[in-house]
Amino acid sequence: MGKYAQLVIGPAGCGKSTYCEHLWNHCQAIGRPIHCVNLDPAAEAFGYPISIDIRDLVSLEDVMEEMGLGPNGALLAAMEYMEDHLDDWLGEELGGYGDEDYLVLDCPGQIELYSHVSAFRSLVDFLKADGWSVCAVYCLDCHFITEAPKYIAGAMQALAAMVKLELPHINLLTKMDL
Ligand SMILES: Nc1nc2c(ncn2[C@@H]2O[C@H](COP(=O)(O)OP(=O)(O)OP(=O)(O)O)[C@@H](O)[C@H]2O)c(=O)[nH]1
Repeated sequence: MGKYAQLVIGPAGCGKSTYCEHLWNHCQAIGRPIHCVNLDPAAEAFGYPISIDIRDLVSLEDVMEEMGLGPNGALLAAMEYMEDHLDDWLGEELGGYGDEDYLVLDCPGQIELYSHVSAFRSLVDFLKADGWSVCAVYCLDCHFITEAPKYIAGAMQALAAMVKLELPHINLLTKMDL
């Protein structure tokens, strides 16, 4: 089989966690082992069980307090902290996982993380070196296809992530029911 992982990325509120929840329910229904990883230190509640949680490593509140930063600066600092602890935190957390395990990584909604900050590229390189086959699922709210300028903006942000992460990449339009 092998070890497979999806990196679920995209702008804030586009439906990443909802997608992860549906995927988790689907895998439960078909009896496939699935493990959800929360990589958002500001996340609060989830509709699925979390196997690995970045909040055990770093919390947004602590970073804001200790470094005197606002929420966005603190999120970027927290991601840099994660980048510095991939080996000793994620490496250790992933120690028990192996063949037939499927990871779904639910990521924060700050799109600069996927276009010009190095943390997620380092994360991807770390997972690949650890034997995981990784793909990116870029969630984009379907309001991005309602007008040409928005469509170009959405396509460009997805393309920036594709170029930065260099992963097999799937763009997923969410909220199609709306
Ligand atoms: N109607 C509808 N609402 C959706 C769909 N997907 C997500 N939502 C709603 O959109 C809101 C944001 O969804 P989340 O899954 O929390 O989005 P997210 O990308 O994880 O958000 P952040 O982690 O804050 O970036 C929630 O209120 C969801 O219920 C969908 O397919 N249809």
